[in-house]
Amino acid sequence: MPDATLSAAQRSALFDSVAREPGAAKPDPILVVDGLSRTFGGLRAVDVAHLEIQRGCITGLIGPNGAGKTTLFNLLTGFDRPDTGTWSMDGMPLGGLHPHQLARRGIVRTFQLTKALSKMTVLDNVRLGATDQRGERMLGALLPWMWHRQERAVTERARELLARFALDAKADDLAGSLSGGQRKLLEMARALMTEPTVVMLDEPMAGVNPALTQSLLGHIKALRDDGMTVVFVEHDMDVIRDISDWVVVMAQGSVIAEAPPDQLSSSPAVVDAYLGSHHDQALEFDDEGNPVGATAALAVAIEEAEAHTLESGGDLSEPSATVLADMPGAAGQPETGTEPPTQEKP
Ligand SMILES: Nc1ncnc2c1ncn2[C@@H]1O[C@H](COP(=O)(O)OP(=O)(O)OP(=O)(O)O)[C@@H](O)[C@H]1O
Repeated sequence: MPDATLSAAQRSALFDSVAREPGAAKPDPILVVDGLSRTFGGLRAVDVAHLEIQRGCITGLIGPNGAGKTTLFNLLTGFDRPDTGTWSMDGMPLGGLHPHQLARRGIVRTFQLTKALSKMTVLDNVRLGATDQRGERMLGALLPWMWHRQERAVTERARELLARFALDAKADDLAGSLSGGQRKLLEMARALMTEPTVVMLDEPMAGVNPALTQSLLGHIKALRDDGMTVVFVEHDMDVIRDISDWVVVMAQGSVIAEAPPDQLSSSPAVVDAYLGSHHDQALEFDDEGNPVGATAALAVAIEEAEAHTLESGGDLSEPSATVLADMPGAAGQPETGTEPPTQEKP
């Protein structure tokens, strides 16, 4: 069941004494991960030595494409099996459990690509959350009066959740008729059917119309304000800054940095991770010349690094050799070059 709600001041104070480093101990961790690894062929997709998730807060999980964020989610929620490692919730080991068993213990997740069944009604999709994640109960299935009572309770809860996410007017529509953003809300409603303690959201904002973004952000904050622990994967740094209490950064399978959202820029590892992972990729811009996708994340990382340099009394006339050496498009530059590479938009 959800725990007591923390105020913004309490949440901020909680992290005051937490080290700004990978694997930092938290004052009251709900999830603890140790030695978790997953390899695909020769590729180490996840290799997390130690990670603690603070109870009752929103933890943002960021990292360049292919950093291992979704694979870590898959492992923690029982959708994939690790090669090594353990993880626990409140000291209870969770390894080897299936998704519905984990849901019964209070951990649920949503997916990057929504799993709504388009030929089913919105209401039935939400009702599925109960059977998907709670598991069928043999006794309930055998005794019709118990089954009916359970069905009524499930329908009632599904309707309450649809109202919470302003989807009640669409209860009888087919899920296929919903917009991308509404499908994200539907997924959240479905995940909440089991009254979880920990909610893991994989890119909840991806593909969402800007008009719905604020509403979705509000819903995610509301989960925390109801006492749930939220872990979410996100690429948009504005979203990360807006709603995270703490941020965990992954690159090449490992946690490489942890910090409050406003202190990410002081981590050279973060900037290097974004630059290093994109040095061989084309930069992407929209029609108006604004960076998009990974290029946008890279631009934010560079801006933050520059702001940090200025704040700490440095100047930008001699950019960091590390940054320059890894700069996208810097092919042909000397590895330790001190001349800024010329950036051309495609
Ligand atoms: N089932 C799989 N089989 C083979 N390789 C996989 C599989 N799943 C993930 N990978 C690889 O593992 C690495 C980590 O992938 P993952 O999807 O976890 O990263 P991510 O950080 O979530 O990336 P993105 O931000 O692009 O979603 C990638 O190199 C990916 O290609």
